[in-house]
Amino acid sequence: MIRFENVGLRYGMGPEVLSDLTFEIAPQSFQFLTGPSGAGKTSLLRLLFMSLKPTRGLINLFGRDTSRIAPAELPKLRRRIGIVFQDFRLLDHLTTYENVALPYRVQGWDEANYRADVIDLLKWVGLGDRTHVYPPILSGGEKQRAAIARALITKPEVLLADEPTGNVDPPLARRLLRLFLEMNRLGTAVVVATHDIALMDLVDSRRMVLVDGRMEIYE
Ligand SMILES: Nc1ncnc2c1ncn2[C@@H]1O[C@H](COP(=O)(O)OP(=O)(O)OP(=O)(O)O)[C@@H](O)[C@H]1O
Repeated sequence: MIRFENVGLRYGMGPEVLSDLTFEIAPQSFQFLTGPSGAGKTSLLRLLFMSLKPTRGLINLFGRDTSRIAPAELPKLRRRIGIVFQDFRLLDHLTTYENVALPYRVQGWDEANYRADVIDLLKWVGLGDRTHVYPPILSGGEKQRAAIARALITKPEVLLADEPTGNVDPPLARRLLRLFLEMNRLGTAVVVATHDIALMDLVDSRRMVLVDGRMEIYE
């Protein structure tokens, strides 16, 4: 589904922040991406989301060489990927419900076809009573859950989550982890970038560890 071959990344004229990354992400797989602060986790997620281009090597996504994908094709391919950014990126002028429904709205779906799913998912992430609230009023943890719901609503083939439990207490972190595992069980490949060792220890799953820009994989 996703394959990296000898991928390297540098910003501008700086040093390589990622070097010789060769790995695969299989359909329906679950993995953590970890490593010390500054190791390159966010940069790697940005490569996976095609918001950055590698400076060398090959990235194959859904059977396509990403260096040959025209910018006009990117939105359609990105719809197959759900992403939770570290800074949430919710739209402040839309309610929680509208933010989560946004992927459907931009595709022109009729609200009757998704309304119940959005409400159900909001309840699942514990935001059932915050549906009509605007993001500036939400707490950090609530924003995080809204961002997660927005990434999951269209049941993407791949979910990329950058520190998705960074702003929540341990019981809620475990609940969000269960949600990711449930999505994974339903067929979504999941990559969770995290520093949280206690969280990773709850699941016996693959760990991709970045150290000094290189990756070690523990299956
Ligand atoms: N836009 C940028 N321009 C220049 N350097 C950058 C840029 N973004 C990241 N870097 C550098 O790339 C390296 C990797 O950063 P990145 O944010 O990917 O690490 P991270 O593992 O996600 O860190 P953290 O866990 O603290 O979020 C760091 O040295 C960082 O300073």
